[in-house]
Amino acid sequence: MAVAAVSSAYERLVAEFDKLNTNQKGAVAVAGGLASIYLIRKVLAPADSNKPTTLQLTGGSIDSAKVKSEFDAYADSYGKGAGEGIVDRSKTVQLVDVFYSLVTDIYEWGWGQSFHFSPKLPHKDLRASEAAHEARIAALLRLRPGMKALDCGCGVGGPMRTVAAVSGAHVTGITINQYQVDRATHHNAKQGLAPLTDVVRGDFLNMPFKDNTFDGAYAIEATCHAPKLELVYGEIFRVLKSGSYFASYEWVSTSKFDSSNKEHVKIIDEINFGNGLPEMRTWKEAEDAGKKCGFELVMSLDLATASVVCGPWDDASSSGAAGQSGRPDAWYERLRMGKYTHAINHAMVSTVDAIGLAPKGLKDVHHMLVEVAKSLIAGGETGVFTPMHLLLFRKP
Ligand SMILES: C=C(CC[C@@H](C)[C@H]1CC[C@H]2C3=CC[C@H]4[C@H](C)[C@@H](O)CC[C@]4(C)[C@H]3CC[C@]12C)C(C)C
Ligand SMILES: C[S@@+](CC[C@H](N)C(=O)[O-])C[C@H]1O[C@@H](n2cnc3c(N)ncnc32)[C@H](O)[C@@H]1O
Repeated sequence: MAVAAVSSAYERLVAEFDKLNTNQKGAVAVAGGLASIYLIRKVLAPADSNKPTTLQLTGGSIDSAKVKSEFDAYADSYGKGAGEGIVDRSKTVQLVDVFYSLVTDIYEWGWGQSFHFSPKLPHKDLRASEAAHEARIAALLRLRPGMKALDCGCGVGGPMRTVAAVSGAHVTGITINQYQVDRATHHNAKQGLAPLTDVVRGDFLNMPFKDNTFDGAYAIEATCHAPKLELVYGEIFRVLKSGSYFASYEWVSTSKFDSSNKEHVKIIDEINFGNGLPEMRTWKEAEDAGKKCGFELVMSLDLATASVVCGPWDDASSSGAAGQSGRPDAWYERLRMGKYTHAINHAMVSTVDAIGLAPKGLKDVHHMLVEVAKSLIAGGETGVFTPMHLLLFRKP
């Protein structure tokens, strides 16, 4: 039945192709060839050989037979009521560990080794803008060779490699997920940064480091996973030497967020679910949490709206083609531009899942990411959410 349907569709396609003139045939052949090269590279061997291919997508530290049931349990841990987030907050750390086993390969495959957003700098490409966003941290912390820095929630280590490389300081990364420890350690060695880096598995709410160990600490889009911000900020305060700095790019709701607006609440609920967050804090709650732990607040700035450079894309002069805010430098533009790629990716993941070449359930994980991309864009376009509220604290 299926074979008959495919062969009749194929015959119809060949008949249509025959009706084209020579130029049109040439154009179709070139487009078909390019599409095939794209698919073959993505499925079998991407240009960046450090990336997993579609056939290499795994469930991280989770046994492939358990990916579907772990994903279902993850999804069930979120309340259905507005603004509920993770119902049993005592399970947050364990759920976040599961979340990163499920998404780490897909993130590396479809995004890269830095699991964060960045404002796009004028006349710089995405990679250069991403590196600059990471290097800013090294500058804010005043890192120098011989110093020891902590990367709190280090992922697979994209930022730690930039921070170590630009500053010459030694960076220790901590992540709750063993699969990420293995990936980060592998990338560090491959990129020649093993001598300046270390990666440990641990809970940033209870870190395996002595008091007053580090000359600087940072967290890039990571402390949002803590069940309470004070718990992670308090630990960072403990392990920092006095006089040193802690910088964080925080995921928070902005002053535009209105908790009585159902659309705003829906956007934030979806962002929480698709990103393993227990709840969303306001930027003011984040500032206050740091002060409560004993930090001095040195700087508090939403980098999504505080661009230093004002280009010709100011709201007033823009056609709006680059999103509601009209700024092609907005952090969510990379997601918005990628929406067709996401659809192609979904077809590929669904195919390998269906034919048993990827863990069953990976397509559900990918579907969650396709959906959360839309919610993040909505969060950015409405301005109710930012993934880059910079908080710079100093331990007195
Ligand atoms: C800080 C966090 C993660 C931030 C981002 C790195 C990720 C947030 C959403 C992710 C993605 C969404 C869509 C995916 C797409 C459907 C898939 O085909 C390829 C990967 C995506 C682009 C993926 C990549 C990473 C994100 C942008 C959170 C967790 C606190
Ligand atoms: C979105 S990723 C960001 C990774 C990295 N900062 C980057 O920008 O590439 C969030 C990171 O926080 C880590 N994380 C979340 N909760 C944690 C916890 N309780 N203890 C340690 N790490 C945690 C995750 O394992 C993940 O590595």
